[in-house]
Amino acid sequence: MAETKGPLYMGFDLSTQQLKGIVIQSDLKLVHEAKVDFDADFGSKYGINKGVLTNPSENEVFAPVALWLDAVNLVLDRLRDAGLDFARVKGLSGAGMQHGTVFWSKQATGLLANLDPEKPLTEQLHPDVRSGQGGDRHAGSGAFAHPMSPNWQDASTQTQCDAFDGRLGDPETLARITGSKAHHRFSGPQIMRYREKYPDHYASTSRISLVSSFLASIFLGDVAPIDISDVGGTNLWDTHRGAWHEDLLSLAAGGSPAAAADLRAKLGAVPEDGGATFGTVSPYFIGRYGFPSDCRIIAFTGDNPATILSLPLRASDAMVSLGTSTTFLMSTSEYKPDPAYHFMNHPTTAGLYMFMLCYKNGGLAREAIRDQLNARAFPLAVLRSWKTFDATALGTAPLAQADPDAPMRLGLYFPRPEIVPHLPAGQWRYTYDARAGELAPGPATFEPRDARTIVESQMLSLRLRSQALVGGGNGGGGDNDHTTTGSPPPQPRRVYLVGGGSANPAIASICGEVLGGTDGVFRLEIGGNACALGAAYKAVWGCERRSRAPEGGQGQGQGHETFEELIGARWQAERFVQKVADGYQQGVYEQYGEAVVGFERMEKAVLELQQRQQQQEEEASGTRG
Ligand SMILES: Nc1ncnc2c1ncn2[C@@H]1O[C@H](COP(=O)(O)OP(=O)(O)O)[C@@H](O)[C@H]1O
Ligand SMILES: O=C(CO)[C@@H](O)[C@H](O)COP(=O)(O)O
Repeated sequence: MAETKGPLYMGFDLSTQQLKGIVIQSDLKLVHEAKVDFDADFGSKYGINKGVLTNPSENEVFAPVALWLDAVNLVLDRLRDAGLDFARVKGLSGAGMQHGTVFWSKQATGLLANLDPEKPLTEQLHPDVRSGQGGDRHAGSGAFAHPMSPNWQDASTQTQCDAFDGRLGDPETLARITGSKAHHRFSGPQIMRYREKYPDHYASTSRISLVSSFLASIFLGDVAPIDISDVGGTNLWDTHRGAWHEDLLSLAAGGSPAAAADLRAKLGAVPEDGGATFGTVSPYFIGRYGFPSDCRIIAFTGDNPATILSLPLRASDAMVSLGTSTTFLMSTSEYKPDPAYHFMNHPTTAGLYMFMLCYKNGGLAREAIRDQLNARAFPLAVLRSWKTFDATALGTAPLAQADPDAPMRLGLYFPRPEIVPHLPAGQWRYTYDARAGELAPGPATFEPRDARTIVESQMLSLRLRSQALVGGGNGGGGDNDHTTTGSPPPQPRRVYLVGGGSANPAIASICGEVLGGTDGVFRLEIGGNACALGAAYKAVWGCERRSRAPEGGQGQGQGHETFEELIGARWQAERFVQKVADGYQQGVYEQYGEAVVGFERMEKAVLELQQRQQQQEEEASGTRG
């Protein structure tokens, strides 16, 4: 039962396709939730599709910042309509999709501090909104030197990434120092390209926020600092030194020490404490919605860091976030960076890190197969139901094998260019005979269709790339020869599913078969809102944690009760999570271990094919020239 008195805490999640807001009590019980769906609510105003605008000729993907301002007003309106008493909200935090940047103009701080509660945010902060279609959609106005935020799906920065990877010698060194090799979507290469493409906009940019610190800034009424975990998605932060990396700043800023200093000032200082209070809520929200004047703004973080805060993860647990992107997340004390994946500071706890794998082709790639299956089964209707997809996935045997010795069916499904493996958009189908060790391309189509294969493909990639951390490898012997010891092979203890796709029972079942999980596969009761929930927990922790030492002087929250202590004591596993599928199944897990070997070979084969095609095209254009 919701209480009628006592403090409430809010958490927001500003992701690719939605802004979600949730409200909880001190005891972590959910009171309200609301969301704004960007396409459904603002699609025609901004001309967006799945939350973004694109410029395919330059591989650009970006989103209008004004859309998010409209969404902030609308999500709060919806929470008010749902009965939220804003006067009880004592603290709020939030999360933003990672890597995206917002470029504030020189007027920004004045405008943010003097908002009129009678008027919507967009009218005051971005008065000159242009739709996706008309006018110069890249002209700045009001608080923004540039009205678009590069999206994490953007792939326009190959030249800048080459420069970043080369700057410290090689991708391995960049990964060791910043937690990741250079990636198209990371803020450093993106800022570099922005400066080169829009030098006037860059010159008139006073501050640069990440999506998370942008949202915090709106609630604070001032430009808020970038978060200690989210900063790991920039390729500009030296993780061990806990400081901006001067040489990388200089690269992004254009060379001179003065330019690097200017970029450092634009980005601002990064507080070490993820539970820091940045101040109290802006008068705009007090006047318009009735927030109390002592409502505290706690550091906002990235959507993936916030997601790992939605439950007390143990070192051997893994999370799979099935949002627009697919991510695999673990909390670990080991810092083992590698160009294939990402390490970032843990959002609340010094000495811990977040390990992450990220795929662009997650939810939207599965939707494309769902739509093909629906169109085939119901040619006269446009259906968004997952029924046919699920029935096909569950009606197909693991790896589509008629018997354990038959060839395995494997595929790659990339409607957008992928991050790992680094491949352009495309679809590839193979068969792999594990007994003979033979991999063969084709056929052109699979029958039954690809529902199981796409989910297996995504899960096999997670298993392949997480095995060094999880400790499990292919089931085919060596260290994994558990058959002689009788104990299950190394694998996660629990796999937690979150994000929109976590509602899908077929995906959960295949996930357990491929990734295992000695305890099974679990889902948060509000798994679709895990990220916003993690942010709300952060608000509770930031506001209610007890001090262990006098304020000041401590590092990442070290002078306080830790996040794990406070949330762990209030967490009720039996109320908040449910088991949705079996994990480790002897025989099946080992069979997928064989498939991992074929899967890795398939990726290599496709990469080589791609390189050969590229070479031939270059030679052909050289001959023509
Ligand atoms: N029942 C379902 N089965 C499979 N996928 C689903 C289901 N419901 C929602 N989704 C997927 O969830 C995605 C949105 O997830 P969400 O975590 O809300 O996204 P984001 O935070 O990236 O905006 C959609 O792209 C959709 O493919
Ligand atoms: O780029 C990444 C992580 O590196 C993505 O995970 C984004 O953070 C967007 O996430 P969703 O919209 O799928 O939540």
